[in-house]
Amino acid sequence: MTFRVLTLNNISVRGLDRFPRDRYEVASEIGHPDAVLVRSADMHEMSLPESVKAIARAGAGTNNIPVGKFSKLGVPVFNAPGANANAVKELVIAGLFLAARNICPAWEYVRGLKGNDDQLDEAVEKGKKKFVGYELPGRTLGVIGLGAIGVEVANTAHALGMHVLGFDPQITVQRAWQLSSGVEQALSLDDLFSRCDMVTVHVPLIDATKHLVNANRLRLLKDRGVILNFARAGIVDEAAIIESLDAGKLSAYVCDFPTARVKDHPRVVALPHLGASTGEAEENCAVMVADTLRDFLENGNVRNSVNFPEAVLPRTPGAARIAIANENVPNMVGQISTALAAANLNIADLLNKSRGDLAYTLIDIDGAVPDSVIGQLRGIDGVLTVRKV
Ligand SMILES: NC(=O)c1ccc[n+]([C@@H]2O[C@H](COP(=O)([O-])OP(=O)(O)OC[C@H]3O[C@@H](n4cnc5c(N)ncnc54)[C@H](O)[C@@H]3O)[C@@H](O)[C@H]2O)c1
Ligand SMILES: O=C(O)CC[C@@H](O)C(=O)O
Repeated sequence: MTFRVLTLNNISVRGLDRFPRDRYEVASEIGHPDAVLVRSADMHEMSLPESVKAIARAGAGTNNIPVGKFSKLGVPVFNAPGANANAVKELVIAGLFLAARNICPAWEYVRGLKGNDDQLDEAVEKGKKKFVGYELPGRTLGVIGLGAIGVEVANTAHALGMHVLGFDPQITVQRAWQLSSGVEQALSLDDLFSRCDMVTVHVPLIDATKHLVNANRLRLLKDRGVILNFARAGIVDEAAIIESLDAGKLSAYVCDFPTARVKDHPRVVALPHLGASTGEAEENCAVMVADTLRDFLENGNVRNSVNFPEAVLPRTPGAARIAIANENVPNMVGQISTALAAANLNIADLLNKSRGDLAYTLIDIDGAVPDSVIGQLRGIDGVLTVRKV
């Protein structure tokens, strides 16, 4: 069997190499794709053929993908958790220094100077007082969102001598273990803003995080504060940022999202969405999602999905496997196993997991499964997809 993978963005070659050429066709134009491999391409208005069984995001954020729509169709969306976290962390730490030492305006000042070396010397010595900065030790950084990136940023800033406050009401046990014990827990977002010189956001863009950085919270920040946003543009209220910069309350906004509103402001440093743009991160993400996708297409296993439950079942030697996605309602497994029993099929192993409105079942069956049985399973009310793998 050959699987067909449609790519919507450039994907690192090392990731693409994970798909064996004899079993996979991978291309940016391909008919009847089994899966879609994407980075930042906006999929919200895209219509995809019914052949698509999975979406794989070679990165962290999935706000470019209509995850809810795919959930209703029983299609898993995968991402690459943590695979680009170090790359983003390094750029955020660079952002702290850019802001604290006024590096971008100072650089612009120098590029605007004219004259011979003596004249330049004079202008440099005269002009540099405008760019006096501060050092990071002793300053307080607030880190909102302590996931893969936030934890790395918090730990590194703490190691640089900063006092670090973190806020994440849904922090996982794994991330809590990784977090330096020197990072203090903020009681609320308002508590965090009111105690910080600099604040960096590392949360997904969802309804609850839209304009999380707003005028009210900016007012709480210490004077001459700094906001860093390497998460998504919509997490900050840009009008409030500009107002706060113009009022001199905020001294800099460092971000990865050069929107029309912010990009030309003299106190904004806007980079062209570079957080994950290192060779290492691009490879890590591509390799991780390629492996995840292969395991799903070839074995039905689900790892690193943002909408499906984790479901990994070792294959039973000699058994056929079916993978079923269905609505998470009572008696689905009962109806499925009744249909299999009626066809005289014996279940060798079974795994059933649920997450929110979705449930997913992997069943290993002794012997072959006739197509007629697959058809019957598809006919059960609430079943979304059935696949022989
Ligand atoms: N600039 C870039 O190139 C780049 C690269 C990678 C990720 N990102 C962005 O950064 C985001 C975070 O990435 P990650 O890998 O750390 O993801 P992650 O899923 O590991 O961490 C996100 C964390 O945010 C927390 N969170 C969610 N809502 C929150 C809220 N209201 N308040 C506080 N915490 C909240 C979650 O509990 C989680 O711990 C991504 O969703 C993406 O949008 C940008
Ligand atoms: O693919 C990219 O370059 C950006 C990815 C980044 O925004 C992410 O959410 O992982």
